[in-house]
Amino acid sequence: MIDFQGEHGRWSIFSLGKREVRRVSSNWGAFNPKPLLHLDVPSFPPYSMAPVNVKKICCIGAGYVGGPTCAVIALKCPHIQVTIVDLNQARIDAWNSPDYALPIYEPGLVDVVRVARGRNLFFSTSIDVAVQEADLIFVSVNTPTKKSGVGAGFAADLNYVESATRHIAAVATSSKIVVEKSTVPMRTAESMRTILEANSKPGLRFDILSNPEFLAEGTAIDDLFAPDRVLIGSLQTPEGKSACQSLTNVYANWVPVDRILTVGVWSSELSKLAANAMLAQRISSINALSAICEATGANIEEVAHAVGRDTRVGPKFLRASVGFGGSCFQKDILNLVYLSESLHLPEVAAYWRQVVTLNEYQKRRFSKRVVDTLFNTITNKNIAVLGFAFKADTGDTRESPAITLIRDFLSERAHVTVYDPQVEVSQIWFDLSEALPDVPLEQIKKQVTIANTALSAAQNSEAVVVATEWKEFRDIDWRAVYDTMKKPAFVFDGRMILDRDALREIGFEVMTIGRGDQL
Ligand SMILES: NC(=O)c1ccc[n+]([C@@H]2O[C@H](COP(=O)([O-])OP(=O)(O)OC[C@H]3O[C@@H](n4cnc5c(N)ncnc54)[C@H](O)[C@@H]3O)[C@@H](O)[C@H]2O)c1
Ligand SMILES: O=c1ccn([C@@H]2O[C@H](COP(=O)(O)OP(=O)(O)O[C@H]3O[C@H](CO)[C@@H](O)[C@H](O)[C@H]3O)[C@@H](O)[C@H]2O)c(=O)[nH]1
Repeated sequence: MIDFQGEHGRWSIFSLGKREVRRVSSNWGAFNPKPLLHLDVPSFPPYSMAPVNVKKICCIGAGYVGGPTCAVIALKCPHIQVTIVDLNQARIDAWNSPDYALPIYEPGLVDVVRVARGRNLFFSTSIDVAVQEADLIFVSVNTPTKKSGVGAGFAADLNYVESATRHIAAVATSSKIVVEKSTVPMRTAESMRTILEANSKPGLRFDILSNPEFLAEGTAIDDLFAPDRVLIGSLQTPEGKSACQSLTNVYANWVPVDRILTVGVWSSELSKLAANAMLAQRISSINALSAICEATGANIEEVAHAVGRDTRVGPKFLRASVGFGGSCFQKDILNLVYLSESLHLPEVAAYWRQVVTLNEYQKRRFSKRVVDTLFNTITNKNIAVLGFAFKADTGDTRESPAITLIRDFLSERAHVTVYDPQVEVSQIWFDLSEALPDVPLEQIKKQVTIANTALSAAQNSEAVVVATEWKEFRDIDWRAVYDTMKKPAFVFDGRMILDRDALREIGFEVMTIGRGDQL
């Protein structure tokens, strides 16, 4: 072992089969000791530097990412056998259903599965076999925010990643490239490698790559067909670079090589958190401005358009809304906050935390506007909520702003009728029970009705609230809606999708996010 004092602390070089540099004490405090870089020395067991010609892929996790991502790999790479495995039998059964009643709704996904399933795409709960046969394994399991213990409310729960990694170690009979597809905290690749090396059969080697996924739900298939970029992070060793080349070769079947970015593994892990944090930050920025617009008479759409025309800013992701939802933004920002705090960077942590705080404020501000407008009380009033998914073109409800709004309306003792074209009824009851843990489901069911159409949801209501930007809400027969409602009939457009002037002509009182009431 060699010791030396560097700019950020004392460093030691160990020999651990591979040569690694570890910081054993540092000016950064808690974030040690972790291997920081690997030096170019031969490792055990001996390894061919030629990239592996990937013939069989296993994907652990058949969810919103594993399913579409690996289905598209199978479609685009007919010479590769792809098996997507999951512990959840019902989910796998749905992927295999003869009538293609897939477990997730995603435009274009059925067409991909129709072509590839049974050809070179398989869904299975036989995890051991799929792992054993694969040259390359994607770990695409969930990484939710921890609910209890150290870091509760901020840190990612790595239990599922660790279980999947231990499973690979326990059953693998040949060397593997293991790819972190899940969004994970920095340095998870190192933990995975340690677990794999400590628990696998002798003589096997595991190269860990980071390959975060950037697809957005609702446009997943388009995003996968033509990604802005594919990011692959690897150790900068010959073995790491060779593994990186193997995965690059898979994507190169349909992604132009100049869109495949290869970087260090830690940069890759951080880039995923950074991308989501910066996207969410834009939404919180525009939502903060929407509050100013509502108070002053400026129009947030005009402001966003004017600002977005500056090519340095760009027009995308500047749509004011009732708040962002989805399983990723909040979780990944909180993860970044936790990382910053662990690194003793409180100002950095506070900066990113504010993006989430503003989002909470935006949802609260919207439900308060509903109550204030309906003459300061909604007790016993009927509110129709159109949309329950966190965005259009998905049935996913994770962190959906609609849940927060409905919870607020119920706490004001309103009656709520919900309609969403894709979300399962059972999911709505599940989410509301979770949002109101102290209220028995029977009680919730007395206050909430689930409707089959937007028109029937609106019937006899005082107000219609648009919570999700489903296109069909634009095309409703709003005159028919008006006729069924109590008067004055209010519409609260939380997604800026409705034609205010046309609705006002019908007789509605219309409130739009980012617009003053009278303007
Ligand atoms: N949803 C998105 O749009 C999106 C986009 C990019 C990245 N991500 C990231 O991808 C990861 C997966 O997200 P998701 O939305 O697909 O989650 P998901 O909950 O839809 O799917 C995860 C699946 O993994 C399975 N699983 C968990 N542990 C397992 C194990 N040990 N063995 C086999 N199966 C196991 C679960 O049963 C579940 O079906 C997360 O880290 C997420 O942050 C998600
Ligand atoms: O201008 C905008 C854009 C989006 N949203 C809302 O933001 C949330 C997230 O939308 P979006 O990013 O389109 O969907 P996700 O599926 O959550 O995708 C994000 O999270 C994924 C998971 O990490 C990443 O892979 C994607 O790149 C990233 O866009 C939704 O509630 C949207 O309604 C707005 O309010 N205004």
